[in-house]
Amino acid sequence: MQVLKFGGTSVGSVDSIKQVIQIIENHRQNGDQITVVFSAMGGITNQLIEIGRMATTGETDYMELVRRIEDRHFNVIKALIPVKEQSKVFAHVRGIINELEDLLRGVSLIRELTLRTHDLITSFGERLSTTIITECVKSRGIPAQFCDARKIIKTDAQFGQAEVNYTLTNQLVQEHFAKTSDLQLVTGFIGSTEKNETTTLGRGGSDYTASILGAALNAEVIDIWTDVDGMMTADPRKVPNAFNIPTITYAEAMELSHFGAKVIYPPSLQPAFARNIPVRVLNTFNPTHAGTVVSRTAERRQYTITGISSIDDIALVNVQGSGMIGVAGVSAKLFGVLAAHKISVILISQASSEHSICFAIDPRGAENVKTILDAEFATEIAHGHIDNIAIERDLSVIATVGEGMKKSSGIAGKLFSVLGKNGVNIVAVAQGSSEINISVVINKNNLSKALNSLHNIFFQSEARVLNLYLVGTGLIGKTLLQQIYNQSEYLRSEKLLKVCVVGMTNTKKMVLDTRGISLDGWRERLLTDGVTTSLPAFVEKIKDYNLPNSVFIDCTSDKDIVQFYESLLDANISVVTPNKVANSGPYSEYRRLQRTALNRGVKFLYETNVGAGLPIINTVQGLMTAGDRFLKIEAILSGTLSFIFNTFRPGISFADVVREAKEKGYTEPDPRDDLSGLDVARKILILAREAGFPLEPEDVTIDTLLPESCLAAPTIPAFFEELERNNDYFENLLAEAETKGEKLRFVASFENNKATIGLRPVGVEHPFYQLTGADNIVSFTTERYKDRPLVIKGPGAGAEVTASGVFADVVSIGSYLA
Ligand SMILES: NC(=O)c1ccc[n+]([C@@H]2O[C@H](COP(=O)([O-])OP(=O)(O)OC[C@H]3O[C@@H](n4cnc5c(N)ncnc54)[C@H](O)[C@@H]3O)[C@@H](O)[C@H]2O)c1
Ligand SMILES: N[C@@H](CCO)C(=O)O
Ligand code: NA
Repeated sequence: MQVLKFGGTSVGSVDSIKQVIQIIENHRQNGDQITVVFSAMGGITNQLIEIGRMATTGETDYMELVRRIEDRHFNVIKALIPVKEQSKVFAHVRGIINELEDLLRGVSLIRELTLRTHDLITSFGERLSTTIITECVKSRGIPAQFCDARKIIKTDAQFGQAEVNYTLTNQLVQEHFAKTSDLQLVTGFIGSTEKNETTTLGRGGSDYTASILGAALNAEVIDIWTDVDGMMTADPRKVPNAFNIPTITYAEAMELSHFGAKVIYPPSLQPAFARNIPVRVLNTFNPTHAGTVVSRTAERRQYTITGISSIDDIALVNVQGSGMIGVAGVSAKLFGVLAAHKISVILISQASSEHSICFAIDPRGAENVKTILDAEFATEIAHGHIDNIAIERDLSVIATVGEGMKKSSGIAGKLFSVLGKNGVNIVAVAQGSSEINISVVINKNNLSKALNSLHNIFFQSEARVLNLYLVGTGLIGKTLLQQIYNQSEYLRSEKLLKVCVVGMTNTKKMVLDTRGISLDGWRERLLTDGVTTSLPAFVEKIKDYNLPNSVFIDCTSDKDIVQFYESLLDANISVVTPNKVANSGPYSEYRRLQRTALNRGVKFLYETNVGAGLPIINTVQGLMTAGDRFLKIEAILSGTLSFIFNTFRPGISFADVVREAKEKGYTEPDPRDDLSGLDVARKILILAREAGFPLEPEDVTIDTLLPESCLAAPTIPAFFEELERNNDYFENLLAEAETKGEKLRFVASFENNKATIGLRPVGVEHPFYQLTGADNIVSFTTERYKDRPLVIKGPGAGAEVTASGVFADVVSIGSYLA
């Protein structure tokens, strides 16, 4: 025997009932012996409750609602039963509705609705749906019988939530099924007392009916047909990456549904669990999907965690005081009081200091709980044994559930670490000693971020999502987007990293989309969907979204943007940038950003501040971490100036060479920054700071290579004109060096707390002499690299190498967060 149960959505419309009948027919074709339980058509039970309420208050238009209920059922008859058989069925259903109307008339006369009458009113939903479906099935030539569960399920007289008398029920069920071989179509949710008064079985009522029948008939399986593909690893409305759980244990299903996974209500499946009957959760609208099998043991799984669920809104009650330490009975009294007032406790946590106990409850009852406890513990509070009873609101609880967590270490570590890295503060924690559930209480505004980052980390075969916000779609920004686009498949398959650009802005337009902006059409997207850029609004949105694993990328040379870095880091958003402004201002600001990132456990990365993609900053940081000490730094740090002095020859215009450098993407957005030495000054300053020296910008001495008139040029075109005008000056510099067999190099050095930069002629024996193209070179002399310095050399400017350095920083954050 197999017991099938169809819920409210499965029998909610003509089309879905067709599906249901198809499923029943398939079973019959397979020769399966089945029994089918039905819920009321979706929404009907709530309407019946409303009708009952209206009748008691004397509102007469409840009849209007009754008509609507009748219409809905009549429409099914019209659509699914052959015309010549319809009148008989209409009459039958009309009879049931008449009975309901009589009952409501009585209620409206005496203006009183007892729980008993309430149960009787709500029983009509299942009675109507099952009656009609039985007729539909019969009209297809299947020998079937309507079975009113009130004849076989016997309960006590606790109306609204009746207790089943199993001995009597099992006997009646078995007798009933022994008498007939017709297919039985059974009303869910309802039963009756020994005096034949109608009762209902409470929450999950129809599942309960199926489970009672399954247990009594020793069914091989119970199928709960609903409108989703079984249970999922998380609520898909909150976690888009959630996926189906093929098998789950009773205990896991119980824990998950306690914390809000509402697909099934496991307590109602208890009779099936007790007899070890597997329960399948299947989708009426996708019947070939295997759904979820709930049973005593689940198959071995790939993941240690089975699912994550949450209760979105809870309040935490904290009872605290020195008088609680070592005093037996405080918690007994506390929970005794709560039980006496029927207050359901969602979670309890007590630290072993015994100084405080906290527990989570439904926030709607929080004030009431405080009043009750203040009264009950008035003496303890008056004597100072208990300080106070405090309520904390706007909290959520997340439960991470899985049998695989038992005796397996590292799960809690992973859980806390991922929440920590995403800046999710944990207010309270509870783990049952069954070890299949770790629950954490967090602030409600972090719920989505916490759920998604936990899901991401525990369901490992799925790629970790990195959410990027890009400011600046100029040369470096656009090259970066192209590189991300080209590399995304590799990152996903080889690094389990899904890089998702969720926001971008240039000076004119900005776009934000938490689902991600497609990178093969980002320009069009900015044009069509973009709104006028406002950096403060962009940053606010980023904080608002509060997405896990967020990275802000500044690909501008803007001075104003850096003011946002600190608040972003503070909001647990990592920052990556090739922009040197933040790190080359006052030392105190540089330090503050470093500290904020450190305190928040997020990253502030800027490898491309010096030498573009060359691993210079990382090398300095590595040496510092390992305890080396810097004695001297000598370097060529400008790709632009390298290129210029490697290209400039007598006979060609100096200004043209600068233009070429700009076209090749080596220069700063404003090339005056390169030629004035500002760019190099910033770089040596940053290097010295990284090497542990608290230098200020004014500590860098710049011997400028430009004549005064060039330096004073008010605009970029004017600057180029001045360069043209001063061509002789540059030719002379070159000629002077060449007569001595030297080359011109713009060198930065740092030694004895002093940084200087300037144009230096270097001879053939000097290591910088051989430099070509736009190469950079840095030479570090340290305690450990004293006899021969550590040297890094290579292209130090250009779009591809710079974007690639930014990209590497971004990806390293992905690995860190994973
Ligand atoms: N070119 C290189 O080789 C190289 C190497 C290392 C570092 N960098 C650094 O990379 C950064 C970007 O350089 P680039 O060559 O791409 O410059 P770019 O001028 O081509 O691009 C910068 C873009 O940022 C935009 N922008 C400026 N302020 C903005 C704001 N407030 N909001 C939104 N958008 C804004 C500009 O409109 C421009 O499109 C600079 O800080 C530069 O110093 C460049
Ligand atoms: N304009 C810079 C780019 C690298 O920071 C240079 O020429 O070196
Ligand atoms: Na670098």
